[in-house]
Amino acid sequence: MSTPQIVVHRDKELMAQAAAARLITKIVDAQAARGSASVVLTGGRNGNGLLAALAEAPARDAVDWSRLDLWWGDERFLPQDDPERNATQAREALLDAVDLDPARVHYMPAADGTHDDADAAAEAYAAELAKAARPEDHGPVPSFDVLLLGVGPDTHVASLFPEMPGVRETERTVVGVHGAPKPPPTRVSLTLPAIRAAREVWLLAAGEDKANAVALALSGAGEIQAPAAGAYGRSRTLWLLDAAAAARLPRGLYPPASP
Ligand SMILES: O=C(O)[C@H](O)[C@@H](O)[C@H](O)[C@H](O)COP(=O)(O)O
Repeated sequence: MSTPQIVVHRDKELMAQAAAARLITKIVDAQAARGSASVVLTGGRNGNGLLAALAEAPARDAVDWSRLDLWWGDERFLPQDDPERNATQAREALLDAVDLDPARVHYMPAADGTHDDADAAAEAYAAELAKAARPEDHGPVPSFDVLLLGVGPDTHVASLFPEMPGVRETERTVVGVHGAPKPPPTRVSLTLPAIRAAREVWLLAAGEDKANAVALALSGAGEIQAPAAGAYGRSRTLWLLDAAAAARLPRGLYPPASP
């Protein structure tokens, strides 16, 4: 478990641009060291904001997009190409504009009849992750280089909501989610054990409606009550915030250079 590091940016636009720059560097470094890189994407405004900023960044051409594996932390269980699917939104924000290898883009299954329900879809995704894991990895998922997570106002991450069965899962790597408080109610999500297989976990939160959630998750709350508190990477856990989301953090928790 890595101790969270906190970086606070002036506003959400700067946060997205700085996170995009950071991600470009991380991918380039991983590709230089290991030949390829793997990133887990998240849904929501902040995750998509980062992807849109990345699409605008001139340094994006430093990435070899054909040697990047993309996975998803969660998905809304809706038909293929539904505008509310996280995958559709990621494609619009960035993926359609770069030269990815389709075999390396690991979409979570859609509600298109191939899988009976979200639980079957979760099982299929768990099998795909297990197939990609290598013996040196820490369990049945690959050691993702960076796993991105948006933080909800209730401290949810991916589709793991406070007190619900998903956040209590200790064995399976992917679960079907039913009755989610954030629409749509049916989703597929990585679990905390799968999230914690990542080398680095980056949590993104912007806006005053996130201030309580950020303060709660970083002040020692348990992961069942505050799922974001249980999201950490093996070598690094990074909270990327704007000033509004950081407003209720105890001042001693982040560096003096921050606003
Ligand atoms: O499917 C989703 O909606 C998510 O993946 C979800 O976990 C999201 O990341 C948070 O709710 C934060 O969303 P915002 O960045 O829009 O606040």
